[in-house]
This record gives sequence, C-alpha cells and structure tokens, in this order.
Amino acid sequence: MVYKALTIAGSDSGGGAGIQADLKTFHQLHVFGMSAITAVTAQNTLGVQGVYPLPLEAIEKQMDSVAVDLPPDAVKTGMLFNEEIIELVARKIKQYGWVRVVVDPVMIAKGGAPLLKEEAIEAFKRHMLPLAYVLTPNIPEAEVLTNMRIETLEDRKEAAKKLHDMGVRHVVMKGGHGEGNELVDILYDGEQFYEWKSKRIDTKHTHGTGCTFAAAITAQLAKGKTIYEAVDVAKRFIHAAVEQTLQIGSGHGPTNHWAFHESEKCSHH
Ligand SMILES: Nc1ncnc2c1ncn2[C@@H]1O[C@H](COP(=O)(O)OP(=O)(O)O)[C@@H](O)[C@H]1O
Ligand SMILES: Cc1ncc(COP(=O)(O)O)c(N)n1
Repeated sequence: MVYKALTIAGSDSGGGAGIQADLKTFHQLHVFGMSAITAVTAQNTLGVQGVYPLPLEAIEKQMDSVAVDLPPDAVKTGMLFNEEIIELVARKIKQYGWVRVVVDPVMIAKGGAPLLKEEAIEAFKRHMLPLAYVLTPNIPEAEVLTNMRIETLEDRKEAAKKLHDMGVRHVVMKGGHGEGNELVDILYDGEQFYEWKSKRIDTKHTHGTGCTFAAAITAQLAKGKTIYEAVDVAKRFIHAAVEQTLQIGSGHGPTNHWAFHESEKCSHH
C-alpha cells in the first residue's frame, strides 16, 4: 500500500522549512509526498530575503491536479500568507472533503519576517480552525489565536481548550518556546491532555522544526495511525533531527531530516 500526503505551503529555497521540509519528512517516513505551493520565499539560514505569493489560479490548479488523480490520505497546510489564499485553500479542502488535515499556523519566520499578514489572522481563525483535524501552534502562535498570555502549563491547557472551542479537533501545542531545560509538547483531544516531555537540546539550529514536526504527524496520519501514535513518532523524529544537527549555513541551520531514519533503521513505523 502506498500512502500519499499533500502539503499546501510556501517554498523555502534554503531547504530547511516549508514545502522542502515537508517533502523530506514525508519521504523519510515512507509516505509519497505531493505539494501545492502557495508562495515562493527566497530564504536561507540567515533569514527571509523575499516573499512572492503565487496567483490564486496557480494554487487552485495545483490542488485540483493532485485531487483528481492522486487523492491524498492526509493533508498539511503551512504558510498561507494572505486572506485570499486562506479563503481559497479552505474552500478547496471543503470541496474535496479532506478530513485528515493538519493545520500548522505558520505566522513568522525565526528572523521575524511575516509569513502570514497580520490582517489575515481573523480570516485564518474563521476559515482554517474549523477544518483542522490537528492544529500545531507554538506558544506565541497560540497566544495570537486565543488573545491570551501563556506563561504556565495551566495557561497552555486553557489556550488548548479555547482552540478546541474554536473548532479544532486535536490541539498539539509545541513547547519549544517555553522556559527551562525540559520541553513539553501537549495534545488535547477535547477530553484529555497528553504530554510529551523531552530534554531541550542546546542549539541554534532549529530552522524548520515546526514544519518538520507537523509534517511527521501528517505522514503518520496518512498511514492511518491515531493522533496519539502520530504525535509520538513526530516527537521522536524532531528530537533526532534537532539532536544530530547538520551544521550547514552560517545562521540558524536546518534540522537533520534523515536522523530519525538512520537511528531507527529497519524498524517499521
Ligand atoms: N531545542 C530543542 N530541543 C529539542 N526539541 C526541540 C527544540 N526546539 C524545538 N523542539 C521541538 O520541535 C518542535 C517544534 O517546536 P517549537 O519551537 O515550539 O515550534 P516552532 O518551530 O513552530 O517555533 C516541538 O516538538 C519541540 O518540542
Ligand atoms: C516557507 C516557510 N514556511 C514556514 C516557515 C516556518 O518555519 P519553522 O518551522 O521554523 O517555524 C518558514 N521559515 N518558511
């Protein structure tokens, strides 16, 4: 059986985040990767040098081409940039009845460049949250989406509940932006909280962590795994990718997309 996943996201010329991170991650997890590019970014480990959204027609055609011939088993969205793209992508997801949809609320690149326009945040909330089988905010993104300050673990749980009330089926809040040596990612399914704790690795090479993590969840969902199993593999995937960093570029380098596969060779996920 060949499982297929589609990523609807921005291109990162530097290869560490966006479409490139998603496809590399799908591939490492043995899922056939497909893409609909929303915007092209000129980007490297030092920052974002240019953002070029694609015409709506080009985005729509890519989604149509994939949908009619290569129906995906799971879908991921990343950089959506503006209100028009958000509305289009939401409309097409509904049109094709895609259910296993992982929405990564990409807002700003590590260096501060906006990947979602501020005036598009309301549209994002309105159109994308109800379509999210899984939403994967980091802490600052969860703060923007819920209009609340998140400091304690209790705050994170309260924000997760709010996001669930806003239409998200499963909230996976990432703890990379928290404090301390221990890092906690949480999952809320509307009833229960689950936690994944790990050691915070001391590195500046975290470009693309969010994309890679959400792509790993998407790949596992494409294979029919439960959300819990999917987050479990994604957590191990990103931990290996951050731990065995590649040391390329002179800024915030990418994660190592092949580290997980190398460390778990011969096992089937
Ligand atoms: N320094 C780190 N050491 C280990 N895991 C990390 C580190 N930074 C991020 N992660 C993991 O990478 C994923 C993305 O984290 P986060 O930084 O919160 O999101 P984003 O990359 O979207 O800002 C999470 O699963 C988080 O636990
Ligand atoms: C095209 C594109 N999409 C997303 C990100 C966010 O990356 P991160 O995973 O580090 O939050 C990025 N830098 N570029």
